[in-house]
Amino acid sequence: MATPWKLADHPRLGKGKVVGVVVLDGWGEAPPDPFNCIHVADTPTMDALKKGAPERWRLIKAHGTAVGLPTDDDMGNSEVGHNALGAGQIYAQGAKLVDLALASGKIYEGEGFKYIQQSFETGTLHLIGLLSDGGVHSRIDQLQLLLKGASEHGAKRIRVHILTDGRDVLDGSSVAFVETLENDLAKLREKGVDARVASGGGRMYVTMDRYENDWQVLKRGWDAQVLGEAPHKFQNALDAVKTLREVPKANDQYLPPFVVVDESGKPVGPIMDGDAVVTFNFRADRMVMLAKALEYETFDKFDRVRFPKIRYAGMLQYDGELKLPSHYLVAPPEIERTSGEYLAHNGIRTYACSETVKFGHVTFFWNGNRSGYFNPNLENYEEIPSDSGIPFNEQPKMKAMEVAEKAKDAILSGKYDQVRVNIPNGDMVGHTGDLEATIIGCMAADEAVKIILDAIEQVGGIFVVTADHGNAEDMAKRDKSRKPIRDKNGNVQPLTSHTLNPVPIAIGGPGLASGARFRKDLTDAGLANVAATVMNLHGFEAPDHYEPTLIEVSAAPYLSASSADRT
Ligand SMILES: O=C(O)[C@@H](CO)OP(=O)(O)O
Ligand SMILES: [Mn+2]
Ligand SMILES: [Mn+2]
Repeated sequence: MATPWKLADHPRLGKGKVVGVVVLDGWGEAPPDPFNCIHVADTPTMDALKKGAPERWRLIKAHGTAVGLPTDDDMGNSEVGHNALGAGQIYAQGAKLVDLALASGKIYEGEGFKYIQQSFETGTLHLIGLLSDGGVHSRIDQLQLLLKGASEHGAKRIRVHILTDGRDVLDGSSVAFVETLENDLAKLREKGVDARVASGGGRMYVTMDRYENDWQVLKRGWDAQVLGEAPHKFQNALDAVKTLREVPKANDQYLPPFVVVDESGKPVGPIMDGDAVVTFNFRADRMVMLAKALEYETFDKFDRVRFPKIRYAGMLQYDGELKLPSHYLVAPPEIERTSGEYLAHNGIRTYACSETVKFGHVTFFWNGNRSGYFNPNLENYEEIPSDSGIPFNEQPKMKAMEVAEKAKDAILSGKYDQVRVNIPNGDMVGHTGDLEATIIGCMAADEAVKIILDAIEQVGGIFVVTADHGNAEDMAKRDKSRKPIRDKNGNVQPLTSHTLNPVPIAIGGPGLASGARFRKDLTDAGLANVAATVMNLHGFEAPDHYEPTLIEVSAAPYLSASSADRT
């Protein structure tokens, strides 16, 4: 049956108001504390939303099973967060689907594995991906199972190309992850499989760029992984990571590229004709560029020098619209009937904007990992170029003002019904672990919100301000009693990762019906409840299969309702 796209009218909420949707990336809620940069920063706009209208501000879950991750110990991330915000439904996400496929062994029966398996007899199997247990892009336990399973299914020569993390996990943890991997590879060698690490580098400097911000990042990876060329050469990966970390200010996220060479200085694992390659990250955004370089015959983003004839499969298919890569080991979640698609079918004109590093978040992730427009006549997506080649603590204000100004213009233009942005600072600067810079970033994000809310005020519109997961609200590694852990010099180890914290959501604006407020019954609500809420604010009922709306509309204005509640 064809999808019935027409949405019913909301019985109490009218149409025609501009709805501003602001996603503050990495902006969670945590108790006040010197390591809570959002608390320390001067954020009058966000503070006013919290204090000013208690029935129009609440917290929602942004991690774990509420966003389709395997367990409630999994921190939130942008992919699952924006998927949930845009889709209004909770899908078992990549991490979980890979777990299931590995546990059942189905991964080895699928088309993707059978395809790469054809290279095992004469070629090498290369595994490229992020080496940590962060669970945002990849997980080392999945790599371990895949190594074992691939060797049991015929792989005789395996080369692993590692990307060190320090972003989803603590900086410095790369050494222990490499040790674990080396132990596993040694065990495989005992069983007669020629298995080694062939190259490596830090994720933010080598390979894992996104949204085409900086192709040089990909080139560094390509040179090491495919050509076997890098400025640093070592005889094993553990030496590599230990030595490269000795350089002052070295950081797992930014380790320079290295290749592993034999006694004669020859690289042990460049990617050659006839080989198989698997990118073992399940998350899409930071693998799409590599997938293009490995798969596209015609390619002009950097000089590949050599384009090996390989059989390539992604852990998942990373882009459903581009069908990229064409082979994959696990089918991705089919995120369908997203709010963007519904609203386009119901005539809502949408403008979406962020800077490059988060552009795909409010477009591609929001639309269920789908690139492009649903209806180009109704949608306009605009990207502000991000600074490239610098860590964001050097420019912590990022392009927050530029994004806000674009949103303001779009709101005032009268051309759009929904204006949606992602403001990246809390997250991107939070990942650097630099507290001072993160505080500046949070203030910039708050100012950006003000610009957008002022524009909404001017046109009599409605706003929704929320976030995709926590980050900047907790910047310290803590012990079980939540006390920051100090090293022998008394320094607190910075927490660069996301968190398990809930995020705020606030609604308001002159266009919001006076009786609209958050319901009290949905205490466990999460990001997936936002899509139905936004549909309501556009004057529509949400489809039945969506997670329920967060709001209710009482006949009496909510302020008097709230005073009634108190009596
Ligand atoms: O930078 C990224 O890739 C992740 C952290 O690994 O952050 P986010 O989910 O906020 O994009
Ligand atoms: Mn994010
Ligand atoms: Mn992040």
